[in-house]
Amino acid sequence: MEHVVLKFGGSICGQLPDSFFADVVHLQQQEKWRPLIVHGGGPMISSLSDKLGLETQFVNGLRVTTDDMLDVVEMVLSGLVNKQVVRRLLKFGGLGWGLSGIDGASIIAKIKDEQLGFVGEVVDVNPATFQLLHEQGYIPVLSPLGVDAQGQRYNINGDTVAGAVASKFQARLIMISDIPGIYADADRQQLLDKVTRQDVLEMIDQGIISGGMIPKVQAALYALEHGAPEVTIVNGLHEHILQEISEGHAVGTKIVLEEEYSHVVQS
Ligand SMILES: Nc1ncnc2c1ncn2[C@@H]1O[C@H](COP(=O)(O)OP(=O)(O)O)[C@@H](O)[C@H]1O
Ligand SMILES: CC(=O)N[C@@H](CCC(=O)OP(=O)(O)O)C(=O)O
Repeated sequence: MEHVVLKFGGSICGQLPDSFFADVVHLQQQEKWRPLIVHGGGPMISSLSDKLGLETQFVNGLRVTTDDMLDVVEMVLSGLVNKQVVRRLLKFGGLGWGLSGIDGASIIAKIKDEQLGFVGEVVDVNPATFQLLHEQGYIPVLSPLGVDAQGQRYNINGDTVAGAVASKFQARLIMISDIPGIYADADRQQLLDKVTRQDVLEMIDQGIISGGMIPKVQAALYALEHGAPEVTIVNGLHEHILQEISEGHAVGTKIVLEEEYSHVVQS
């Protein structure tokens, strides 16, 4: 059975159609996929921190995280959002098991950059808890927090965690967002069906890839460089998107390291 990491962000979380969760459950029950869900929740964190009067600041798509902000991040991601995802799986007979990277020390992290506060970078992924859950028929639902040996918690971008988990399991990574893929221009007119590492780096330089798309493509490249066989960015609003992907249809934007050339040998 193929390991598949599914990552969706806060911008789409509440709008994902029922068919998305039904597909996750069916693909697991048909023993086609061993799904592992990683979710975000950025907009929900911003909304609660606004209500609490905490200021939000992003640097290159990453939230500057004080100790107070960590409380909000953990409450929103590991509480509200995580349990909502577990409940939506249950509706279709799927046994979701919510955990954060703190549980079972699944995501070991360290500080990424002093200026960002308690934002983590992944040091290691401990696969034991995920394996245990899979063996017992559960679908792991992971919120992107990490922990270090001193018990310090970290706020990690959801895409970054998904990229690290996909590389640990050598799993296909599907990034589900509110756009149909990567656009080639700032006006968002031309959608790309495939981008290489070189394209991505140039597009970040030119400002065509910006904001939350930056950690997404960086995580995609990290996963590919560390053994994930395939990474795609797709639109979660599309009904039965996962069923389509599992049947081999090309949807969204595929990210590859190098252009693949086919060599024709003439005799
Ligand atoms: N070149 C690009 N193509 C597509 N989306 C882009 C691009 N550059 C920036 N974006 C923005 O990135 C967003 C996706 O990142 P983000 O909001 O963090 O997603 P999620 O919450 O799903 O992780 C899109 O909604 C879009 O506004
Ligand atoms: C460090 C950092 O920025 N962490 C993210 C974690 C949530 C997330 O990644 O949510 P999306 O997938 O919806 O963007 C944040 O605080 O917003």
